[in-house]
Amino acid sequence: MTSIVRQLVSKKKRRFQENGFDLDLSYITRRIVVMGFPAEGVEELLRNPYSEVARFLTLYHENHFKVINLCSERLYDPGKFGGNVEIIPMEDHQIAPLSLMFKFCRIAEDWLAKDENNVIVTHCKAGKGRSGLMVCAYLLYTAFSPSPQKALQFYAEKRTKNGKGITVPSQIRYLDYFHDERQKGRREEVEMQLAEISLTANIVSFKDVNVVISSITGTDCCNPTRVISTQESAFKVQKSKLGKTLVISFSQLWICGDVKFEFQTTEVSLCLKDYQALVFHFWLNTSYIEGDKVSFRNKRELDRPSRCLESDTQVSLFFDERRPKGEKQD
Ligand SMILES: O=P(O)(O)O[C@@H]1[C@@H](OP(=O)(O)O)[C@H](OP(=O)(O)O)[C@H](O)[C@H](OP(=O)(O)O)[C@H]1OP(=O)(O)O
Repeated sequence: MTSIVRQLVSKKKRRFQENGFDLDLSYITRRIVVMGFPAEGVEELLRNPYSEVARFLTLYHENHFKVINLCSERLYDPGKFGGNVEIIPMEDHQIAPLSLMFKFCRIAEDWLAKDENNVIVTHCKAGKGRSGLMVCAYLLYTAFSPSPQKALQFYAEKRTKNGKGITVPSQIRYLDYFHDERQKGRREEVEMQLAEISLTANIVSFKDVNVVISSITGTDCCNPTRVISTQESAFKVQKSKLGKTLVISFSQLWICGDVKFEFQTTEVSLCLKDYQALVFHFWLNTSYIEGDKVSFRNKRELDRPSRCLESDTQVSLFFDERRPKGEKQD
């Protein structure tokens, strides 16, 4: 019965079912393994039991594995896997700054270079999105895959039965950014002045939509620093609605680097308290914005869109100016 529950939780991800094992775990290459979270206690009923993961690693890769935990929300004592555990915290359904993607690749490269029998074992919670982003970056870093598209396809085939590996658009966008930097070198940091956000969506007709913009300072991608909330900074923004279209105008709002845009509506909870419900979000890095407009043409281009959104939802960001980061303005 437990095995059936675990297989349901692992959904369309390929499982390792050999030699008495039944783990949410896949070999992406002979030396790169991706798996679901090594759980203990009650969660063992749903996910990989830590004891089974440890038994697998000892049987197949004793003294030759390095575990990389990408979960910011679930940490465990590295001593459980003999101490050979690296932690690169990422938030569920989110991106990692390019610096962390390169950090993952260097850790993997160093470990695999030490001994031809060494393997990297990467996990997050499900072992699909965050793990996929880092592993696909490594496939590009080593030129195993010639392009982001090929890396995505290879990973999806090895990790899933339905060919849906990385599905969060911003994670795919950051893989393109990573490939660009790997091929052409780091881009100059750019500050951009955000003038307007236009949202055309069914919810605009009957809900007040707010936007929270935050950006990553340093490499802590799990706690981006808030730049502005249109709900709390009403004096700094102007909102106008016409039918299904909401236009938010900003004055003197400069953004830089890895920037997260969260679109929210105010909802009322069962205990009659207001809360901000996330409708969708997306990430951009200003160094990779070409021109003065960024558009999302439909719901599929947004991250974790709410079911309440119609498919023809559109978002556009309009920028006034750009400048190298730190350039003084007279
Ligand atoms: O794509 P989905 O819908 O399977 O989302 C996955 C989640 O399934 P859910 O639908 O929320 O039950 C999944 O949650 P569960 O394992 O199902 O609890 C994870 O959050 C997974 O992210 P990651 O692989 O740990 O980085 C999520 O993967 P990403 O969507 O972040 O790629």
